[in-house]
Amino acid sequence: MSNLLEHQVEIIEDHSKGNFIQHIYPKRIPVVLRGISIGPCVKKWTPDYLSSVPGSEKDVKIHVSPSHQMDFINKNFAYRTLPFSEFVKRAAREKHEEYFFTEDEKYYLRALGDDPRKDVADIRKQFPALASDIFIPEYFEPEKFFSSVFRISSANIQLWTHYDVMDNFLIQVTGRKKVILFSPRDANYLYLQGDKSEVLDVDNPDSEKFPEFVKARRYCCLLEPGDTLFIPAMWFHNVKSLDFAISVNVFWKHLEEHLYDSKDTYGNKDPLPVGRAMQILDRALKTLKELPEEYQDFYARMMVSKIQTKAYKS
Ligand SMILES: O=C(O)CCC(=O)C(=O)O
Ligand SMILES: [Fe+2]
Repeated sequence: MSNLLEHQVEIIEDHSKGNFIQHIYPKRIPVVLRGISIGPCVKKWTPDYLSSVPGSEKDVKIHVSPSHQMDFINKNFAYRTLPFSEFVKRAAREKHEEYFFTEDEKYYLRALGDDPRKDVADIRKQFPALASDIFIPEYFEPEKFFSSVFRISSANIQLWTHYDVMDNFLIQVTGRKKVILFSPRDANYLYLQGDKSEVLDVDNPDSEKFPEFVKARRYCCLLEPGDTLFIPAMWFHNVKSLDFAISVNVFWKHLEEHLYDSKDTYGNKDPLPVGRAMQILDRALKTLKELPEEYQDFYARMMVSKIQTKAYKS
């Protein structure tokens, strides 16, 4: 059975900065901004063009997967390195003469910083010859900018459901993507392992293994070239490219600077107070273990109820 509740993500035709800031952003719900001028990239970024621009001989680290559904639990994909130009050519084709595993393997690039442990991805730094082709909506203060990430994928590859901790514009440049989102409030139904959901097949979930999943409300949209999807921080997203697809996503900081982990280069490390709160919770749980199980159970329920009353937003 698929999810009981399904919503279409609203498509906003009045994509002006004023409307976004005043009426859309404060709601913190995903929307598709349609009709923004995102620049010449929509027409210009063909596989031939991308694989011939200066700098395209540079190596990139990519995910390679024989399956159309990447599985982080059973690791059915591998990291490999190819020159950007060769990667683009392969990702644009469905069958390959040269391949790592199978002739119809799929490719996925999530661009990284020059030194991924220290630097964030920034299309202006890693792909300077391409950066001026894309106009990033200036709907947030420039000092709040965190990263801009090139994402290039083969047709028919699906990335697992996950959340990020920054606000995000996912700009669709070429090809189409189907995006399914879930609210942070439905996190309990998503069978999380850290920032990722164990439910890989969101269209056909295994109802014996994941009985609660149907309770999560599914928000859907189909991104077309030129669309920009606003993904608020902590909203889960599952992205499937229907065609060879090029996107750029821009993360920016919604919270005050000091709340973010300064070692986070991906935009997916929980804000610093979360780490501290989790440590305290672990200590509280360990302390409860001084009691017999029956008491642990009773007092744990009291603690859950206290968390619900004091910390849940109504
Ligand atoms: O478009 C994709 O492939 C994934 C996008 C994503 O995860 C993001 O923008 O945070
Ligand atoms: Fe993401």
